[in-house]
Amino acid sequence: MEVFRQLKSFYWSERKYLFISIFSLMAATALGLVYPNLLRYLIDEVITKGRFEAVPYLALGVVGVMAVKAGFMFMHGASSARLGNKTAFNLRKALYEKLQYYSFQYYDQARTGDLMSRLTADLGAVRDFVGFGFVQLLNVFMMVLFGTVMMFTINWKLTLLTMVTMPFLAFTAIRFESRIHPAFRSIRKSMSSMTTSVQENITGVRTVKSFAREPHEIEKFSDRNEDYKVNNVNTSGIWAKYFPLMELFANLSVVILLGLGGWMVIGQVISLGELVAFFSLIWYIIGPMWGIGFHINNYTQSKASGERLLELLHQYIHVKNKENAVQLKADQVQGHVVFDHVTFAYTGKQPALTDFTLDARPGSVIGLLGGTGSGKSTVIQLLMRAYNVKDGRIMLDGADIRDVTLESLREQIAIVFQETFLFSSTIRNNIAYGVKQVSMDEVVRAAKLAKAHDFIMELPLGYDTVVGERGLGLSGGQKQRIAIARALLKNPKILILDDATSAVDMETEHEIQRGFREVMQGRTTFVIAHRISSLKHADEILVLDEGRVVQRGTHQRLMQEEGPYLETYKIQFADQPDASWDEPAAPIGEPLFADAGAAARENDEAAEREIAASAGAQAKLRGFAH
Ligand SMILES: Nc1ncnc2c1ncn2[C@@H]1O[C@H](COP(=O)(O)OP(=O)(O)OP(=O)(O)O)[C@@H](O)[C@H]1O
Repeated sequence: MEVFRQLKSFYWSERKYLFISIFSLMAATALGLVYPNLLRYLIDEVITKGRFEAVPYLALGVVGVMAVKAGFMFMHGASSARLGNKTAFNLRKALYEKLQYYSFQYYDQARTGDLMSRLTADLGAVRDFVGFGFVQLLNVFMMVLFGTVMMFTINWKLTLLTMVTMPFLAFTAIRFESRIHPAFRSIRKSMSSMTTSVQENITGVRTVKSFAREPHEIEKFSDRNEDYKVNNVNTSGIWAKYFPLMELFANLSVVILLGLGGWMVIGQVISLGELVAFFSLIWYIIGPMWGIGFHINNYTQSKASGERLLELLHQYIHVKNKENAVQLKADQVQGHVVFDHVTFAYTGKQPALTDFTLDARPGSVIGLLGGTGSGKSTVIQLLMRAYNVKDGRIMLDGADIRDVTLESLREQIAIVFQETFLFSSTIRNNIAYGVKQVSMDEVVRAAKLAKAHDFIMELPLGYDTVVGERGLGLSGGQKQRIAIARALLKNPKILILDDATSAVDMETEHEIQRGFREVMQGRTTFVIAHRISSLKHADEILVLDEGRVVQRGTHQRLMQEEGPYLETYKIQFADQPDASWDEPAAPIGEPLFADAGAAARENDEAAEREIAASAGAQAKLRGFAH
């Protein structure tokens, strides 16, 4: 019951339904006792004494009692359903809210299928027990109690003798409970592993099909399906072993009653009517005793489910607001970002970032370059406080970001991720996602800046087109442009572009960059890119390798020193058969962040020519520089 004590806050507010349900079920149960008494009266007072004229009145009495009992059963059903569903509603709400605030650290490990199974099957089991199971379990005890008391009033000796097998029955039921509980826990686990498999398969259906891995997926699912089956069969085995035993003990008491009771009637110790009433009462007790297995099963299942829900509810949230956290005021934020000797490692891993230091003045553009896994995205994750920094600190306008409320910090930041996530909603809603009140004009303006407007207008329903789950139905570049529009619309103090234009073609990238330039003036911008052309006008470019800054400076400076930046430049440059790979030969637009990088740009051409000459690729360079 400890589990349900911990879940009390979810159902206690609805206790009036609980009490109505208990009261009405008890009343109905008590009315059930009228029937054996009527039988006794019918035999001893009416039939034996030949007063047959009373039979119709007795029959009417039974109908009346049954009608009232039906009324109480209706009240029990209705209030239990309300109680169960209100509890489920409260729990679902709390769990969903909790899911919103779990830290990235939690989601790094979480399995969607498992979460879904907790939110559906486990929640359903708790709902059924709180709504019906509990009251019915209580009713079982009441029926046994009422029935026994009534039997005692008829003949205490016969009652004691009839009840002699009941302790064995109770003992078997308790043994049964202790075996069946772990079995149900295993069933729940294998169920969630099976749903995880289904969910992953549906999400990754394209990958599965493109690698023709359907047979492998079927086999993987079969294993889990098998595991689920085995767990269910084992549970049925426990059930099959204990249930007949319980039935045997229950039936033994009937045999004892008939034998001893019959003998007592012959010896005129009790009347025939009393034996018939006794017989009816013993079934009144045995009925719920048989059901006790079901109720215990129901209880243990919901207890296992309740534990799994509590595990979610008690999950530690790593990143949360401190007490007295400062609320950033949007109109006062400058966007001055400082990383002060930050070292960070993901749980159980080598540091992803080591002694990282950076001073990004308001309105400046910072470029991050580095190979896969070098720590670029980690810099961004830490800035948005997806994870807490323990070694070193990150400051925004002089305040440690751990002292600032998460909401106000993230309101100042807009990120365009490498992978675009779109919700199954209209394009308009997807663009307006990060902003509360927004007009259609603003949405269209952002879409135009992100070069998304034209292709959106070509869709049959334009901005009202509903995109499929995860944006299916749109190309990678189109999705990225919608994500860019979403970020632009937010108009943040800090803009982060995490390989944001990797999926669009060069020309579109260039146009989008012009859009950024227009919108992002005065905003601090972080650009992660693999193409040097996307970063070259940044105020400072940091080159990362295995979490360490190995080079830093402007494009112009970095081009003049030996190192990975120059190497990358050469590789990117040498790989291109056509000079137009990077930016159009004829400058169709200004470079990105022209204002911020204006000083650096002046000498670009000369530096690039020098390098290209040394690489023996002058012809290609003509298109690269502008
Ligand atoms: N959520 C995570 N949990 C554990 N380790 C992670 C996580 N995210 C990144 N890492 C690890 O941290 C290191 C740096 O990763 P990061 O994503 O910052 O690299 P990156 O430079 O952005 O790479 P890419 O260009 O491929 O996106 C890698 O070794 C990576 O495996």
